[in-house]
Amino acid sequence: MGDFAYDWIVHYLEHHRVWNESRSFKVVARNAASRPAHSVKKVDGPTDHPIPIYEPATAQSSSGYWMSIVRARKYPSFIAIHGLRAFTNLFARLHSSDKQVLADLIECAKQRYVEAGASRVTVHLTSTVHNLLPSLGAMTRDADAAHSERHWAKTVTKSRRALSTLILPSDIKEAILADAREFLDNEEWYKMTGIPHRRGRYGAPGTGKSSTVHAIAGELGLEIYFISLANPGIDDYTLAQLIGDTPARCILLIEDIDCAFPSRDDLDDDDDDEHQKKDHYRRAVVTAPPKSAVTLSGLLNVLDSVSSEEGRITFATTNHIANLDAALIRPGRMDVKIKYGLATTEQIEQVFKVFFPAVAAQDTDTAALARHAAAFAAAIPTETYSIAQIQGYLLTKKHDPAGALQGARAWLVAQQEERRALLDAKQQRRAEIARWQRGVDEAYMIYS
Ligand SMILES: Nc1ncnc2c1ncn2[C@@H]1O[C@H](COP(=O)(O)OP(=O)(O)OP(=O)(O)O)[C@@H](O)[C@H]1O
Repeated sequence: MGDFAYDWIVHYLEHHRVWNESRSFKVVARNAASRPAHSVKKVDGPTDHPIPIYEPATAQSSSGYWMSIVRARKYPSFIAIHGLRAFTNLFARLHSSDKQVLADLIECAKQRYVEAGASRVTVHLTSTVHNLLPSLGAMTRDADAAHSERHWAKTVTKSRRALSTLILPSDIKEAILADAREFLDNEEWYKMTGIPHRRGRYGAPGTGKSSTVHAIAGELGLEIYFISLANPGIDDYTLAQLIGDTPARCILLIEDIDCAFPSRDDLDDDDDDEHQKKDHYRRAVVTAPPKSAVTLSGLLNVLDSVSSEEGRITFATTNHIANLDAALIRPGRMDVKIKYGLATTEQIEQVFKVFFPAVAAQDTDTAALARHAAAFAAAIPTETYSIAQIQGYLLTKKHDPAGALQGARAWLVAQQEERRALLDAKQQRRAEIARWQRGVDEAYMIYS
């Protein structure tokens, strides 16, 4: 884990169906890792998928040499308890004394891995397993094991998303891509000047911030290393370590950076009065701890440490730019900040058209579809709903553009009711905080 050649070699071996050709193998249940070893026999329910562990398996290297592959547990099986994954090492023994054979194999495995992912985008996620391993390190006297929970653990691949499918003002879309390309084309210059490429995206949820990063990754053929500061397993130390473990030429996506700061959710939408806002913020700072174990100084250190030297692009996203400390978003630290707004009338019309392409192809009267799209866009108030919300509604009317238009009014009413209920809940929470604050003030007066 955290070793990129591992993924390349595993992909190479899978491609060669190494595991299928082995004659001797053991079978364990996938969730055996989360149970004491003796309970493996009592496998219950269809969710227990067996994972074969084959040994020894053999494969041919790219230059025709034989190699044997052995998979071995890193720790004894009794340690595989309560959510700990069964850490395994993969040993590939190449039957040649020529080191070049090994270098060729790794190069070939890398190329195949990259080619296989050409139509996909790979996203690397972090593992949050962390409590038991420090003691495990002590048990095994393995200093490394004490920190071995902090790694890039899983990868998921997603189909590439074309930038054209993003519904954003076209100048913004083009500017975003040109900006990323410019960085990669001028790597040398960035290296010489030491200027890093860090970009911030902010705006309401569901407006396309993450989707843009995915589209750019596909367009530039880069893998994404994704960290959410809302993840409770991430603190300053793990953040620094994870970022230190990212490879050259990748996209580092740090989501929810506002989580490193006290929450100001309560005053986002409906506090017009600046004084009132400040007062609520003061109270929110007192009452609401940050949602993340990452501190501002930890985050700044980490951002400053991501240099431009190796073609890394850093994107940070937040739903609450007002919560961020000015130090974090000052020029030089976050050079370009792009706002993602709620859907405009033009965007709503575009979503509608994108949503019913099959109908458009069959429809003899495509003009009718265009009219539906325009009428739908006119019926939805501009800059009030996110594209994700509108897509959510259109999903309920798949293949039925006329129905989508007819149902728009009822959907709006339902949305407004939902909004009102949320507002009520917010106000109730504020009243509770205010009551609590009054209690604290009174107690302070009595005892001081
Ligand atoms: N501008 C857009 N163009 C196309 N699709 C969009 C757009 N905005 C949102 N979507 C769709 O809405 C869903 C959520 O989008 P996405 O995750 O990019 O939003 P986000 O702004 O990153 O949200 P969050 O702040 O909650 O992470 C996705 O399915 C995406 O396809």
